[in-house]
Amino acid sequence: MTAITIKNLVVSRGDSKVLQSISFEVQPGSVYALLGGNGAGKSTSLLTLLGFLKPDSGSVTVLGHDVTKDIAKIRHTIAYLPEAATLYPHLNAYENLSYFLELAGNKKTRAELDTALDEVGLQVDARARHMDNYSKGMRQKVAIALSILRETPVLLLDEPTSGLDPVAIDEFNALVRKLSGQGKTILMVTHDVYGACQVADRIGLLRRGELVGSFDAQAGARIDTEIVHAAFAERAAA
Ligand SMILES: Nc1ncnc2c1ncn2[C@@H]1O[C@H](COP(=O)(O)OP(=O)(O)OP(=O)(O)O)[C@@H](O)[C@H]1O
Repeated sequence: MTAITIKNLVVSRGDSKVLQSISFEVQPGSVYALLGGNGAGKSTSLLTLLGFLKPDSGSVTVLGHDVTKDIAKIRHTIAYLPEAATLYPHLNAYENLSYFLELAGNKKTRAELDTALDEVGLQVDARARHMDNYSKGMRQKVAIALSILRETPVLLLDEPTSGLDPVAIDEFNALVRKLSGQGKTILMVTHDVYGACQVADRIGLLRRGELVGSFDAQAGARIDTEIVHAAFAERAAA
């Protein structure tokens, strides 16, 4: 079964059609990067997958669940990392994880929390410190640890590497590849062409709400740089 299937999806916001009949599939355990300039419709796609925006027409299914019908199942299936990970700065990593897990009716032991924090590579001496002095990369690691503990098979990432330094970007990309290797399906939206090429299996190029190209990234296939540049240039001229 396909992990995510988007078929002829049309979504309006206000008076304008923001997604204009887009279709793509994400295979289980793969990383798909939806690439596009500002206003292309990337966040709108994620919000629709999460059931926050209703399609005008078309369909969106995640592991066979229709987002317009099975919203409770969808919320248990997907973990979503917004661009700024929303965790409490006055709590430490353990307290944040416990708080959000308990909200979801899911209690874990300290040892289980440590196993997830080991998995994402958060340094041990930071774990009991309030998160207000964490870097963005560290906050993201805690947010991903939360998704590991929730055992959601699908992870949605909104601009995950913006604001990260090159070392943190490399660490993040390695973590995404590791999670994919463990079977998680990852859909990320980004405007970073080169980052997407490094981490994704497949890249979809979104321009003004239309999917104008798809490429295999890891198979060594050449990205059509002309199409990529045309998409971003058109946005700048719009
Ligand atoms: N709440 C809203 N009401 C009406 N239009 C909106 C709303 N939010 C976004 N839009 C419009 O929808 C279009 C797509 O926005 P979206 O945020 O999905 O793009 P994006 O690709 O994520 O852009 P960015 O990279 O800037 O985050 C834009 O034209 C935007 O102005």
